[in-house]
Amino acid sequence: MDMSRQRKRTAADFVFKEELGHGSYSTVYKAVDKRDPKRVYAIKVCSKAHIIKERKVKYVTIEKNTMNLLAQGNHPGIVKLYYTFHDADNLYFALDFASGGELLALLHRYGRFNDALCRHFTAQLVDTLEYIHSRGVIHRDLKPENVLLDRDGRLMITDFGAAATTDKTDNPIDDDFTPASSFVGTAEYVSPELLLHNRCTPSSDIWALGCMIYQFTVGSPPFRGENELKTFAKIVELDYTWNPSRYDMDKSNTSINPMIVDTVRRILVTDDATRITLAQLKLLPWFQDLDWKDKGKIWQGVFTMVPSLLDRVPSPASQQAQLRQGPSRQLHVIDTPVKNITIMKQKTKTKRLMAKKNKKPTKMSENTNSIVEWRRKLGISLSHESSTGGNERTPATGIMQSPEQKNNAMFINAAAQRAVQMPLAGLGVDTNTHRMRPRAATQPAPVVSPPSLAQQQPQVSPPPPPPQPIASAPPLPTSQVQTNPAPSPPLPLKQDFIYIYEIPYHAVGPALALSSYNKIDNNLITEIVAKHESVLKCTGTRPKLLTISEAGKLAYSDDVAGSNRHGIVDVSDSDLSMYDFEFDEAARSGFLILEKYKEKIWFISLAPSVVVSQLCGGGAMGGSSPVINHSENWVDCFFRARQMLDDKQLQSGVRRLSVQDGESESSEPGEHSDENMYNHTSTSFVNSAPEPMPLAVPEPESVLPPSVPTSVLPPLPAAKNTPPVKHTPPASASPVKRVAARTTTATPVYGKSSNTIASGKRTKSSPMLQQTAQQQNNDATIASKSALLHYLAKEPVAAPHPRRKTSVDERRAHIRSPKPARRVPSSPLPAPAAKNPVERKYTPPKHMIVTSSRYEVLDTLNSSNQRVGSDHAIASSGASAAFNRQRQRNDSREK
Ligand SMILES: Nc1ncnc2c1ncn2[C@@H]1O[C@H](COP(=O)(O)OP(=O)(O)OP(=O)(O)O)[C@@H](O)[C@H]1O
Repeated sequence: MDMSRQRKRTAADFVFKEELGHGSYSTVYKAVDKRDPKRVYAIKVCSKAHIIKERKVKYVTIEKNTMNLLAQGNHPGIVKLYYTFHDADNLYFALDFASGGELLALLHRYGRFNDALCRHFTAQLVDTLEYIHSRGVIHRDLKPENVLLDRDGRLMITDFGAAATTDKTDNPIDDDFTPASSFVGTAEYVSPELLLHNRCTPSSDIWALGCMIYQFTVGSPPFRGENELKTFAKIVELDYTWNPSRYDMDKSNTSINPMIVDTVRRILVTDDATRITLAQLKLLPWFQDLDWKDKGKIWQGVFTMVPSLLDRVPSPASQQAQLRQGPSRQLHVIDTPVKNITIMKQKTKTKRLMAKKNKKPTKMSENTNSIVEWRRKLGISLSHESSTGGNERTPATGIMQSPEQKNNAMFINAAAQRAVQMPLAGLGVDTNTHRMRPRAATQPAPVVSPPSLAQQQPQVSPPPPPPQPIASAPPLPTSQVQTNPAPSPPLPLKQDFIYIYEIPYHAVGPALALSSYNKIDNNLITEIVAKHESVLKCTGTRPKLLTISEAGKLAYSDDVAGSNRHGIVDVSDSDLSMYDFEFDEAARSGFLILEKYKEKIWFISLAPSVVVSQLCGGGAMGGSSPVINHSENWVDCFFRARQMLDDKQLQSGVRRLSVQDGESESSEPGEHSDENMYNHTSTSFVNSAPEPMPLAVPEPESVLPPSVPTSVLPPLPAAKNTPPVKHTPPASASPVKRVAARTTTATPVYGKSSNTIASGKRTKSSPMLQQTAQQQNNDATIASKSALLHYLAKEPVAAPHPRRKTSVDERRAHIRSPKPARRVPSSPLPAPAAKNPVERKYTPPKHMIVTSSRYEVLDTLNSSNQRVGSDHAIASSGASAAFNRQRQRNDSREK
């Protein structure tokens, strides 16, 4: 046995050539197999750091698993996955090279397809969909962009990143999958059942097929509004027209085959239960001449077709000639060494104009917000317990809560309940003298955390080590985070004396009632302060020692020695919002507000320096100060902690993420009827697939790649603004010599598939090897899935709203009041109450940050109420992003 053939494939085995395109998380390169230059692949390169940062792990995993599953049938209509491998930086998927380019490009070139071409492509799509569905897979994002063409012009469906299985109980694609749990797809092709019932079935793919048939005939999809919401409205209202003026490109042919109209009409049925099935579709008059069993005919490539078919293309003769030549991509010189290729090709003016005209539909995977908003506007119930994949919507907002979030909320709720039930105490040691008067039952008293209640408070964080003074606090190098995973207790990042005042939401009456949650703004803060002024004013309170640790825990201790610690909140909690209201650390004045979504608000103010020095120097601490890291603001420190956690997670995710070397499983000829069917057809599609290499047994260390140095990680911008990442080919891929490369033909000549008997011998690895590889493959998948889950757990269900275009700075500018910032006196208390507290407005915050979850709530509520006013809280897209911006600002200030 040739041992070299068993070695796992690596990027070094391929010569990476030009870029074929790039998607949201990958760049695809043409690549030639060094062992056999006749084998040409399209290799999809996904940067590990990027897919983790952009939370695409799930889609990559689903895509790989689905393609593995579908490759087994060797169906010509599927882009086949041959190998997956990885190195420290990237994942690699070696795929069928679709040299004919995208179907959408062909459609744009010709404006629309004639009846014969339309029918031919439809037949190939029907055949492929039948196969996909027979394997229990729903594509969920079918559209012309996701259909490629091989060298002969046969369709190949690709992009299975949104796929789902019809069988929830035995899901080889995605453990986490719930058929109706997620919004995926592209607005123009999304089905009414997904919009109306959050349900996706195989019939949803048929809906998309109907949209495509219409598009083949007319040139543009049937449902396209000015924005996604209008597109959705058109879809559920079945608002489309066959008006010829929309598609009559050259005025030469305005008639549409009524059989196409009839076919589309039977597909575009709102109720998926009565929508036509694929089996019924095949019996329609439009296909009456077609023998569905004649796979050879169905799978004839359009570039090799009989002239009669091409003659009927409704385009000028020159274009017909062009079509006969095949796609222009085939005419390009393709053997250019990679170093000579300009990777980011600038679009020419004409191309830009064309691109504008042929607007590509936007993918809306993850972009659920428009659907949520659309449903809300239409008054469609949001609370489908069964359709939210176990997620529940919070009653006030309709925003989904994952079970984990719900559990957290319940835990915090319980803590809040306990806190409310505690006897009310005053601030600090002198609880008797400062005990607040009991409140009416309808307006329970705010809870102040006195030392006497210390033991009753839920302990969130373990006691930290003795504080280690930090002279100055430059951001810790990330390497320290990743190279020091030892279980030593996290270091405190900052520690200082504060006064803390804690208000559970439901404890303060109408102003903070959950029903008026959307009113959180300066007025509300003013109101709270006015209401609790007496407590906030209390100067007899003994300060607490507040600590934020590297692990992101915010905790205070009642005694200045730092023992007896009470957890407040975790800064990585996506439900935590931080408001910096007039908080001037240098002057030790004002107060910082933290809010746990719908649970509590904490007012934190700094103890005056004189108090601190008394505490530290005046004997309480025996002269040694537990105060550390004077030079960094609390707010900055929060963000730094959060950033460190993000970085840590990213690092661990990158370390854990891998795809196993190996290739798609291949089945024995005859095992699967489809395969037999296709292998014995007269067409050459079986030969169009390169021969897979035998399954390699992955080396143990390949399961987990070595840790990735921080330098490979991209900067951490807000997801929304992240430009598509460019994945450069691996350095190991040496450029091919021009002379040598010329020996490769422009259109690849493929070997036979391993499933076909070419020379009487079958190249196949032993079942044992396959099993081992498969097992390790599964392990790797599980590892990457747990990484995925880890990240997705924190992902807000609703994605950034499409209308959110302004930067956080712009938004801050927008909310900034014309009034000059009011400085709070240097005491832990706000200024004495004015006679009319309502008039005493606080200036908008300097560093007000609202986490993305809060943003979604506010954004949804504000937009639905049409009340986007200057005094509404404006959010950033996340604390990390805010931190980065803040850091950039600091950097530029320093410069
Ligand atoms: N097998 C292939 N053969 C030839 N070209 C390909 C192949 N796969 C992808 N491409 C090209 O590379 C581009 C990027 O493909 P990729 O699958 O990464 O992203 P996408 O599906 O377009 O985007 P996204 O994954 O964000 O939906 C495609 O638009 C296509 O032009």
